[in-house]
Amino acid sequence: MSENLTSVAERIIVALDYPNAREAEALVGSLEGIPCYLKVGMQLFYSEGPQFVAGLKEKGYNVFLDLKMHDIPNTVKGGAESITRLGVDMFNVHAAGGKQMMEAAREGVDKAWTGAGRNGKRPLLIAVTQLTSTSQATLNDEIGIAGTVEEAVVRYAELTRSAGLDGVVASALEVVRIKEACGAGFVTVTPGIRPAGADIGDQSRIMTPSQAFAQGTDFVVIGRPITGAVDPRAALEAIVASI
Ligand SMILES: O=C(O)c1cc(=O)[nH]c(=O)n1[C@@H]1O[C@H](COP(=O)(O)O)[C@@H](O)[C@H]1O
Repeated sequence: MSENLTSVAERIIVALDYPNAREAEALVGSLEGIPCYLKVGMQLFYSEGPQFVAGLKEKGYNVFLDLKMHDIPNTVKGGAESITRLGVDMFNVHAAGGKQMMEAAREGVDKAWTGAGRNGKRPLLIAVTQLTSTSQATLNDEIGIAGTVEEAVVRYAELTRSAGLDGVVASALEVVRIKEACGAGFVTVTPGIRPAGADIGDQSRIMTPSQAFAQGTDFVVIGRPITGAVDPRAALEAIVASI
């Protein structure tokens, strides 16, 4: 893979939303040699646990552990300590837990981080703003938050930044406003990515991979357009080539 394509692949986070290690490992095997980031979420972590994460780290992958913690500060601090000890490269909490909760997560990272195993880098700690499945109508009529989705996302992003976290999860539609409000160095991780013509499924705020990177996002998260493809490797390669 050329240097250019490698640097694109490193910013694509493939979501391993599988029920067990066997299926997830089959997908990882099919992507061998492509330096993408891998995301372990609730489904896989709750069934296979830290051992699966350790296996990905042994293979040299960057790992995003997506457990979206949202609890009282003391509990989240403890969770962040445990996650940091797993040696993952990125993990997340919900910004809706508030500033004190996010600061507690930060403290948990600082307490547990030893500097070992990650080339001296702390894990990126990011906060989910509004889920990419949330539409304008859902936000206003069901959840009961007034204003536009973009306003709510930027408010959460500013809160996240003030708590000392590294960045947010949002849709690519909000990246420009987030970077304006929080600075170019504030990391954006954007799911809700759909190549043109792909099934939208339960996502609501979507963009194509190339549109998302054109907005200036740092990472895109892509699951089903790759994992649900007949040939996942070809699907990922086509996405990399499209950017
Ligand atoms: O935190 C996340 O990763 C996340 C946040 C969000 O707002 N929306 C969202 O889709 N995700 C995750 O990103 C992945 C998207 O998967 P696909 O919709 O299959 O591409 C899933 O694993 C979700 O859990």
